[in-house]
Amino acid sequence: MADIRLEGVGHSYDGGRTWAVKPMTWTWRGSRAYALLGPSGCGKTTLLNIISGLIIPTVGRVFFDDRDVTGVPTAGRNIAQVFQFPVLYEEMSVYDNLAFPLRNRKYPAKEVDQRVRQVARLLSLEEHLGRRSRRLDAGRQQIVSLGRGLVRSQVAAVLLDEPLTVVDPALKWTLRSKLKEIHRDTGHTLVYVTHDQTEALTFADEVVVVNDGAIVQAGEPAELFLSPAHEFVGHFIGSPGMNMLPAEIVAGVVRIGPSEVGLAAADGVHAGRSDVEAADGLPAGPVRIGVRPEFVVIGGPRRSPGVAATVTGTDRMGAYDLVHTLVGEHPVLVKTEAGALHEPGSAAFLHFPAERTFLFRDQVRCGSLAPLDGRSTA
Ligand SMILES: Nc1ncnc2c1ncn2[C@@H]1O[C@H](COP(=O)(O)OP(=O)(O)OP(=O)(O)O)[C@@H](O)[C@H]1O
Repeated sequence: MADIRLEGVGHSYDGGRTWAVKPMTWTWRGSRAYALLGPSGCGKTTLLNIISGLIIPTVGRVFFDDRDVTGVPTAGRNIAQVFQFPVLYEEMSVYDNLAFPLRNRKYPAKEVDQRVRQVARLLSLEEHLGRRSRRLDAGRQQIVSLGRGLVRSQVAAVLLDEPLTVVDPALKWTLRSKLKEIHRDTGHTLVYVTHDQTEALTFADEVVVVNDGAIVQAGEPAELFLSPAHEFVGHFIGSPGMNMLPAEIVAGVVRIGPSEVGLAAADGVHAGRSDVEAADGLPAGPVRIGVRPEFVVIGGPRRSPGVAATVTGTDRMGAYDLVHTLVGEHPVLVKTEAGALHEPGSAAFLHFPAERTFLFRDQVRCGSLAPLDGRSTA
């Protein structure tokens, strides 16, 4: 299982006018399961094809461990790939389809049989092993394709491009956990492309978020949710995404209009430092506050610090309520327990907990909120 290193790798389909993948340096570490997550058109497939060798990048070098594979075609990279739609020999049995990648690489017959049966068991394909592939429905064919991608134990990496698109939603959950199980068993380096955050967050050790041809943040699912480094991650991860509000830093204090909501702490400044130190390093001026609906505290009576808001409505979601409010003209969503009473038109007061509220400039996180002079913001 190789470390896959991209050094200054970028790709343009139009001779350098625009970049589908902006030049980047990045390492996929051996034996980890990565999800490559981002909206349609952000460059995920291009990045995957650069790793597999289907695309030679316009700039930069690709290394598998210390081997420079930039000019090496896919066949020479020892990669397994699974695409969005089934790629199978339709006239072959499921067994032979699964065995094909192993026989092709001259695995001993005993190992072929052992691996095929192991993968078939994990993917619940045992009863279909003798059937011709074309007799299976599209979802089941895709599971066989998945099996073909996972059957070899010795591969540099397994690359999966939206592999569960054609699979029945109810089966997706099962397959994701199977995939995790197979990954634990084989220790493959997995890169799994998806635009579905649930898929990414439930499957991967590490989620790599891509927007507009660039990696904006990578981390464990909880880290992306709790500590977004970029506004895009705030929006894209979470349901609904992070609230963003324009604010101003004045003499180290974060204000929304006339309301003081906390001190501005530069990133990397943590509890334990004095407020004066915390306020250092973030210049005065406009800033955007980011806070997830899960962490906004909504209360009736005014408490300080915080900001006044007007309730505009409530969505009853069953397990929880989503309260819609306006701070001035800016919408702020608050996730509350089910059944809370917030009448449309009523005045509310919003509190932003210091440790869960972040500050952004030019979309990139520059700091977070710190408590105001010992007064709690939660
Ligand atoms: N063969 C190509 N020729 C020209 N432009 C391309 C080609 N393939 C992709 N692009 C463009 O490059 C950008 C990145 O596309 P890419 O397919 O890598 O994104 P993606 O994140 O995988 O999207 P999707 O989820 O829709 O597949 C897009 O703007 C796309 O239109």
